[in-house]
Amino acid sequence: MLEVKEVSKSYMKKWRGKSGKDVLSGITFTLERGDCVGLVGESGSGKSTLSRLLVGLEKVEKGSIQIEGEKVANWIRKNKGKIGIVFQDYTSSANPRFRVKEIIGEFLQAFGGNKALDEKIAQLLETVELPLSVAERYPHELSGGQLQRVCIARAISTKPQILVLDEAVSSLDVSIQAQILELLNNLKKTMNMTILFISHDIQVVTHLCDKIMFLHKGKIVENIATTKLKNVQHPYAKTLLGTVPQ
Ligand SMILES: Nc1ncnc2c1ncn2[C@@H]1O[C@H](COP(=O)(O)OP(=O)(O)OP(=O)(O)O)[C@@H](O)[C@H]1O
Repeated sequence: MLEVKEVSKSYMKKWRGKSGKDVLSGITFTLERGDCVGLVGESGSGKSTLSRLLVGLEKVEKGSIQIEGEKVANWIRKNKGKIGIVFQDYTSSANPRFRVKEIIGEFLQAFGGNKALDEKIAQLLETVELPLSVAERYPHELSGGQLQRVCIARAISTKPQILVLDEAVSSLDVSIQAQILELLNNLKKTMNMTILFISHDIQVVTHLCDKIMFLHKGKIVENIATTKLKNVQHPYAKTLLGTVPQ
């Protein structure tokens, strides 16, 4: 469904005859419908850059990204709301002047009109296991975990075929992380979305994903089923796995 071929990215322009180092280099992988794949890598390895390229927030300059055989930018134009993203920073992802019902309704209104809006919002709140009463609240009246649930509700409101979660649980404390992972696990089973779950935390990734890609210095150095993790070959992947308790 999603095919990434030889994608490289550099932010630096040529300076004094030398071009900048690539942040991403020769990234190649495919995601099939219903796949839940983790992308794990240390800070600065290029994870967010890749997520921005995938959802069309940055232009692909080298290599190609195609969804269902079409260039990603064209596919997104034709399939509005069918690719979603949840960021780590839920506070800046939600407009502080909007009530929860307006935050969740934002994409629904933009891509699907006003029909039965309140009903749909109520359903989404139920899906992300929040009480109806939060609909009238503002972001500052919610806990971090509750606000991230609201951001997830907004991201799934248009029933995306592809959902990118970029460090979506990283700012939450461990018990709330576990609750959100459980929620994502349920959504994965019920919504048949293709999920790319990006994190620096290998333990969190193994909990949710069926396959894991290891990103190291802008390159994918391993792409392996979660059940076969003990067969990883690359030293970076081995080191990372060594940090996980048995
Ligand atoms: N808009 C930009 N302009 C210039 N350099 C950038 C830009 N965005 C990212 N970079 C650089 O690209 C590299 C990769 O950044 P990126 O945010 O993709 O990494 P990451 O793996 O998501 O890191 P983290 O886990 O810390 O968020 C970093 O060296 C960063 O400084």
